[in-house]
Amino acid sequence: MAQLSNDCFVCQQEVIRLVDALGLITERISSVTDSVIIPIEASDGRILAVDVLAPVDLPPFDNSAVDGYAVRYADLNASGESYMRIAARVTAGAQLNVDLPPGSAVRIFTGAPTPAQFDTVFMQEDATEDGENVRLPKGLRCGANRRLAGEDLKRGSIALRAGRRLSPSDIALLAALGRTTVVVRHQLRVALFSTGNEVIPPGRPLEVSKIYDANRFMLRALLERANCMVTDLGILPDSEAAVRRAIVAAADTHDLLVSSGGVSAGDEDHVRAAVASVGSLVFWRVSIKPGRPVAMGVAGGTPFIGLPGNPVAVFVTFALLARPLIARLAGEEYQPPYPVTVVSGFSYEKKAGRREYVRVRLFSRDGAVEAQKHPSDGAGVITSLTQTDGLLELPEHATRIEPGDPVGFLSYAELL
Ligand SMILES: Nc1nc2c(c(=O)[nH]1)N[C@H]1C(S)=C(S)[C@@H](COP(=O)(O)OP(=O)(O)OC[C@H]3O[C@@H](n4cnc5c(N)ncnc54)[C@H](O)[C@@H]3O)O[C@H]1N2
Ligand code: MOO
Repeated sequence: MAQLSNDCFVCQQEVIRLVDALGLITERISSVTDSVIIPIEASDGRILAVDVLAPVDLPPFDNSAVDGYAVRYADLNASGESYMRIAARVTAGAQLNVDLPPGSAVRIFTGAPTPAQFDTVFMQEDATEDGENVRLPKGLRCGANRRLAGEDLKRGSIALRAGRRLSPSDIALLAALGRTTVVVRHQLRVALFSTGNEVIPPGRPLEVSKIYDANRFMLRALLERANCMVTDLGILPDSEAAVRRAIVAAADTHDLLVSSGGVSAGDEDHVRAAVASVGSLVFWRVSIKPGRPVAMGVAGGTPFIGLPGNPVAVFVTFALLARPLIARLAGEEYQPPYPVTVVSGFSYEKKAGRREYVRVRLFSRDGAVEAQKHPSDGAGVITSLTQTDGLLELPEHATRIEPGDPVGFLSYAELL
């Protein structure tokens, strides 16, 4: 389905800030609206299409949080220990339908319903059984170890809001509410291709001046983690016509087109021209490092994002721009991860005006978490990703980082 029109938006000539690129994505992209009902077992990572209301209280009834003895608090001896007759026994899943005389205790187990007015439960470790009686110490507060009906969620309240990307704990909540199915947004269909005359698929003998295609495999995995259905269009040559043909063929049947390579300013970088010839560019070049030449546009009404060729730039631009774009298209309420403050273990200089993402490993030092920069800065060095834990985000205004300075860290796990 088309999300953008091929209007006359004029792509800026200047490099734009990340925040402005994200603003353009929000402004220009709307979500695909179709939804589908699926079993909760298949819902991990899917986007909830409608609010889920709790059809029952959670927990559904007052119950004991421990194995022990339930009592009416008012029956306890306020000045010392209590000695009470064990009048009944109730296990998890059972029901007690007897009248219990004042001053009695009920042997109870975790998850079993607490009888009406039995508002307090002693843990068995604190009690001493004595034949048919139990000795209970003084000092327990009223309501101890009892879980009230609806204390987790009240019947009729919103359990999960539309737009949420479902997680394993959300699935636990759906099941706890008795749901077997859930209404989610349809998965985005994403067409993916690499570009470059030097790029060949792994599995073939490596020829002179060729490299294996790393980006398509990384992007496929990243897209699938973001719950997209990927169509792999393979590797396209450095040819505007070839890229244009692929875009035109895929635009109608996909929600998003993603490529890597061929977006910088060289004579053999044809991707932008191909997009512009069948649609329009929304932005090109963002003041980030790595990833500056990233381009976004619309072709045949379908959004397009052209990531740079260097694999580290692919990773960073996917995390910073493609991921929020996918969220927007998929109707996800997306919150970019908050950087966690750690301590720099190195000195670093950068230009003012651009936002830099530095690959680091974390170490524990003197009770603090210290970030050490990977020795390689190169945006083509794939081991600088595999040997690090995440990215330091250095803001536009920063020009110098010294050892001991507080810095914002984004873990790879959070970014994906
Ligand atoms: N004169 C300029 N040159 C470059 C600029 C610039 O602004 N002016 N920007 C540099 C930056 S920053 C980057 S990033 C790269 C990105 O350029 P492209 O998007 O045009 O990418 P390519 O030139 O096609 O490739 C760059 C690099 O990455 C390798 N590559 C490409 N595809 C793959 C793949 N699928 N798997 C693994 N590696 C891949 C390719 O062989 C190149 O080495 O441009 C700078 N130049
Ligand atoms: O994206 Mo380039 O790789 O910034 O250096």
